[in-house]
Amino acid sequence: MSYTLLEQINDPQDLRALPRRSLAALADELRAFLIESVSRTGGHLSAGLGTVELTIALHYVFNTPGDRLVWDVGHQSYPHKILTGRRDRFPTLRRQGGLSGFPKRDESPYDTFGVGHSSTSISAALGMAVAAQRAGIKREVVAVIGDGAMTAGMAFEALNNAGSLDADLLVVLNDNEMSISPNVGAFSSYLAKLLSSRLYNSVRQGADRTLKILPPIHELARRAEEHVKGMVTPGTLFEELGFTYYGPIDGHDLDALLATLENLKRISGPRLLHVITKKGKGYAPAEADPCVYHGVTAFDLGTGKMEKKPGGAPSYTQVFGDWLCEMAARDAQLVGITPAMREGSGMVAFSERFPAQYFDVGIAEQHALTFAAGLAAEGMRPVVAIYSTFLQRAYDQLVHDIAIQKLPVLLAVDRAGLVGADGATHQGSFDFSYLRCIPDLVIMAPKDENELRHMLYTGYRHDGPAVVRYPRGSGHGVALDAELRALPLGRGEVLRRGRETAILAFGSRVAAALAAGEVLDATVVNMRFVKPLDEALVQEIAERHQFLITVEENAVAGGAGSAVAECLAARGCQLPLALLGLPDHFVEQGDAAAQLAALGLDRDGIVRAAQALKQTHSLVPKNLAL
Ligand SMILES: Cc1ncc(C[n+]2csc(CCOP(=O)(O)OP(=O)(O)O)c2C)c(N)n1
Ligand SMILES: CC(=O)[C@@H](O)[C@H](O)COP(=O)(O)O
Ligand SMILES: [Mg+2]
Repeated sequence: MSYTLLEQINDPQDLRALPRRSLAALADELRAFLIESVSRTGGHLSAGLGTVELTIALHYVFNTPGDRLVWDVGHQSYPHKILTGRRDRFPTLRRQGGLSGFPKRDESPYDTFGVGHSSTSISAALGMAVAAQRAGIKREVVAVIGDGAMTAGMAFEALNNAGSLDADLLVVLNDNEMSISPNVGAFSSYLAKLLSSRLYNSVRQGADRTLKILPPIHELARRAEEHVKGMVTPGTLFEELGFTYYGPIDGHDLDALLATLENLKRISGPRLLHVITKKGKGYAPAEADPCVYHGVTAFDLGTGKMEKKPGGAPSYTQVFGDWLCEMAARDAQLVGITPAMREGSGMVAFSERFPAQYFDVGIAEQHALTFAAGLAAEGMRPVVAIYSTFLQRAYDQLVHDIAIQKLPVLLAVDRAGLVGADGATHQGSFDFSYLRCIPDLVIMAPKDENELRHMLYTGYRHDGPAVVRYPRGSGHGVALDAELRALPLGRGEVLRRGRETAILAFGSRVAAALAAGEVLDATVVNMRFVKPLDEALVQEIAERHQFLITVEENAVAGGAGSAVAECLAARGCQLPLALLGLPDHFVEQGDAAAQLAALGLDRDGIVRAAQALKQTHSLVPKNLAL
């Protein structure tokens, strides 16, 4: 396909110079470019296909970047990136040093707010609107939020605040009835009711008439009158929150979008425009299965077939999903909870086989944990599957609702460590650090997928809160024991006895440590538990070796190695110590294996660190050694 129009757009100014009649053709080109480009690089596809017309209309009507456009999550922002001067960089999408998969403030002035996690857009946009008001600047601030992202408490907190502040804020609710999988919950049903209402039908049938002939002020007056008369219009929920509600309108109808946005631009105060879009729009395989095409690897344009991931070993995620089914079959008290990540967390089979024990609570990590706490308080055995990065959202719920009450909730923390293409917003870099300070929490990290099963079982049987954290991607292809067994709490295992140097390894770094141990003839320990830490083993190892190294796929700051250092200090053990882990800066997107190597966390990096430690301390007089 040729991109005659698209190639003229290097900035939204160029877009705004186009005649309206060209915009539909531009939308076709933009969509085709998006599909072609993502078919080569992989990335988030179906959400962006649904926002093509909306993106064009927003940049056409609003004077971006002076007017602020704030995307929620940001996985739907590829059309926005293409139209804002980054088309040529699409071959680098989500690669090391390339274009980010999410809006990023340092990438473009059009990316007004950095995202990756959901449901932040209304809060951020409200902040911007209030700041503009205070500074006496007249600007439009527009938040674009999906129906999935709207299920989060944070979105409602922002609506609640915005409605009372009377700020000039436009919220565009992009409703495609999908989160990653079909959207869930009562709010989603409410939106579906709006969609099937007479209002939508009449607006659809007479979009031009309604929106072009009626000046906005009349439309507003009509709504105010309805409101006063108590006529229950479906927009009332938003109106009760202080927003003027418009819609629903067809988010692929450029004429309707442009006319409506122009009208809304002339009105002040909090406004909400409800647009209906189709996730995957314009690419048949993605329309047929928007969930599969939510995030894709490279694929064949003609067939839609995705490239197979290399390696035959099952992923940790799959092993977790299978374990969950196995336990649920044994124990009717088990409930599995996901905050809107059924596919990513390996819970599809569980949801189908055990629907009565399965809960998708929406994008609501905080609620997921407190909901689990309530279930546990009544004797159920909840398992919450959650990504490390999204657990950050629910910290107080973990401390206040689960840990203090010692409730038996098992957290299966996936995507712990580096995740690759999603970059800094999604790295699971911090969970050891933020978890290990919580009293009584049991924290485990498996060396392989077989140990994952035993750890999950151990955590499930433990009469208190427990966490098992494991990485994104494939396991090692080891055989899985048929029998599940509970591991002794707080006990590590010595995998290899060597001389001089000992490596205490945690979770995903055990294999690299073992390989380094072979090169160095070092002792290697699979520590298994970050909490309770095997302090006796740490002391014994410290006493028998001259050099100690810890290695983990977590920030060094406050991580598992820090726990070892604290233990050594408390027990009066002094020996040269190197803590290997993630650095004190945000790790951007890239190939996770390459990044681990670059950060010195693969075999060679550990060998180098051991040699450097020895070198440094052989140069220091013994009484000054650390
Ligand atoms: C806090 C948080 N939890 C989970 C996710 C994972 N996630 C990314 S997109 C998405 C679905 C978003 O649905 P919606 O807002 O409706 O956008 P759509 O993809 O339908 O356009 C989810 C659950 C996330 N990014 N942030
Ligand atoms: C945008 C978002 O948050 C998710 O789509 C995320 O990218 C999924 O990551 P995984 O591919 O690791 O499941
Ligand atoms: Mg959606």
